[in-house]
Amino acid sequence: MPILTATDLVKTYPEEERPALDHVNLTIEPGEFVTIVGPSGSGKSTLLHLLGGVDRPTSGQVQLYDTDLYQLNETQLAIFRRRQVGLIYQFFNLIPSLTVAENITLPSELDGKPVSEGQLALMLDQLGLTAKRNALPAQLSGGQQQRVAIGRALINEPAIVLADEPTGNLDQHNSQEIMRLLHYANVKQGQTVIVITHDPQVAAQAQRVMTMTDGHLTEGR
Ligand SMILES: Nc1ncnc2c1ncn2[C@@H]1O[C@H](COP(=O)(O)OP(=O)(O)OP(=O)(O)O)[C@@H](O)[C@H]1O
Repeated sequence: MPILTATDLVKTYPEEERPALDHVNLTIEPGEFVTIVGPSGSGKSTLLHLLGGVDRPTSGQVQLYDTDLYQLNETQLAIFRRRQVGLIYQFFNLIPSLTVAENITLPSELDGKPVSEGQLALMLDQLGLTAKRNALPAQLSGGQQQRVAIGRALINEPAIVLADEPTGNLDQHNSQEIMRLLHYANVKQGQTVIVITHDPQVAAQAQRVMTMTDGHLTEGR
């Protein structure tokens, strides 16, 4: 059974003439590692947001297993996002006044599921951030900040991990490290990972590549 199914997904933003997504259909099996490539403005981020319950489509459906996301009310959708989806962005989106450890554990705390010290220590170790646990984001390099964002996305063990240009702001060495962490989540933890990227090297590391062009999604590159 697919983990994620998008059916006839259309998104037209207010004031925009053409739909950003034009009848997109997509099926993703549990444990897949998928990259989405395509020109700027083709609708990649819009698709990722709709797959993650971040925005609502104009029409069409997104299902996670048998939950129809957009039949949920706002409160149910917020709970769904916190528990099932790990989101990673190009510009990290960390909270500047919180430490590394606090940024990582915040989503779980908000969900009323405190993270144990052992769980946090293991995550910090995997991220190579043990020595930085009390540092603030401004005291970290870009690569370290993105590792914190990955920790925050993964600590809840979400079923799906959605990353929008996670290496877009990083050099090659740091990009490789971020991809290693995403592959680890995929292979070792069985999480389904979808990554938007402009980087051909990143795209080449996925089992499956899809291309977005003018709101249409096609298999392959
Ligand atoms: N909040 C919004 N309001 C209005 N139009 C939007 C909004 N977000 C995106 N768009 C428009 O929808 C289209 C698709 O945008 P989207 O950000 O999904 O593309 P993308 O492929 O992710 O681009 P990039 O690679 O530059 O991030 C574009 O024409 C964009 O201008």
